[in-house]
Amino acid sequence: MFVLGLTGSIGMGKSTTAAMFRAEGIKVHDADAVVHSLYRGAAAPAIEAAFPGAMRDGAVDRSRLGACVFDDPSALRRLEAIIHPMVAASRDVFLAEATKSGERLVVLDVPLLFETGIDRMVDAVVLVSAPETVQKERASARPGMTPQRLAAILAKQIPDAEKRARAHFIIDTSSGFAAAERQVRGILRALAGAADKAKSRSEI
Ligand SMILES: CC(C)(COP(=O)(O)OP(=O)(O)OC[C@H]1O[C@@H](n2cnc3c(N)ncnc32)[C@H](O)[C@@H]1O)[C@@H](O)C(=O)NCCC(=O)NCCS
Ligand SMILES: Nc1ncnc2c1ncn2[C@@H]1O[C@H](COP(=O)(O)OP(=O)(O)OP(=O)(O)O)[C@@H](O)[C@H]1O
Repeated sequence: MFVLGLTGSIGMGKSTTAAMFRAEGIKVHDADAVVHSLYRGAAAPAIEAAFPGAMRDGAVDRSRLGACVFDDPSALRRLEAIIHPMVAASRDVFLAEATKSGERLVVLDVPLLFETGIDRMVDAVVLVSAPETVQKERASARPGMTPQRLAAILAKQIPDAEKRARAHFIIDTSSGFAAAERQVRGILRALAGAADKAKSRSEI
């Protein structure tokens, strides 16, 4: 099974691109979606203990939690220490099930793929990217985003230029949805042969 990592910094269009892989029939493990569901269940007690005030109505309130961690590096590290192992466990289950069901290629959608070293565990990396002006415009449109918050988040992510240098494929999302869909299909065509030959991913 060929394991394709999908990543991109804030506002680059990663979630939209992941949906395009899904539309092509590819199974996608979405790290953000796993985090969100953990916050509604399994991770809630640990978050409540570590970040009092980050809960609302029994579930983690992400905007409150974001306010606790994005300006405080040690708090973010404590949050990552709780959440990342749980996401890794979910990814292991996904990969085991996909191997069992005979998938030839799967996608791991991981916002912090390079930052967490997961790029070393996948067969190839697709970076979703756009010019900085487009990224900033999109990210600033997110509810609750301020220039200070955006600067703090960007400072925690590897610069896009370095990600570009390390990725195997780059999807530019600044030329519209149809252009990105064409790039997704192009990557899948390019990898069709490789997917047949890919080694077993049992070591992930
Ligand atoms: C702090 C949280 C609750 C804020 O949630 P919210 O829905 O408001 O924002 P979202 O998750 O979309 O993040 C906004 C941007 O910040 C970036 N970001 C998120 N977590 C981190 C992090 N640990 N380090 C650097 N950048 C991060 C994302 O890549 C994204 O581009 C959330 O980001 C979170 O739980 N982060 C810790 C878990 C984590 O590392 N997730 C990344 C994937 S495993
Ligand atoms: N190919 C594209 N063409 C035009 N607009 C796009 C394209 N891809 C994404 N966008 C737009 O960019 C914005 C951000 O997209 P998306 O939510 O997919 O980004 P993301 O990288 O997952 O963001 P974040 O890290 O902030 O959660 C959305 O408004 C989306 O419609």
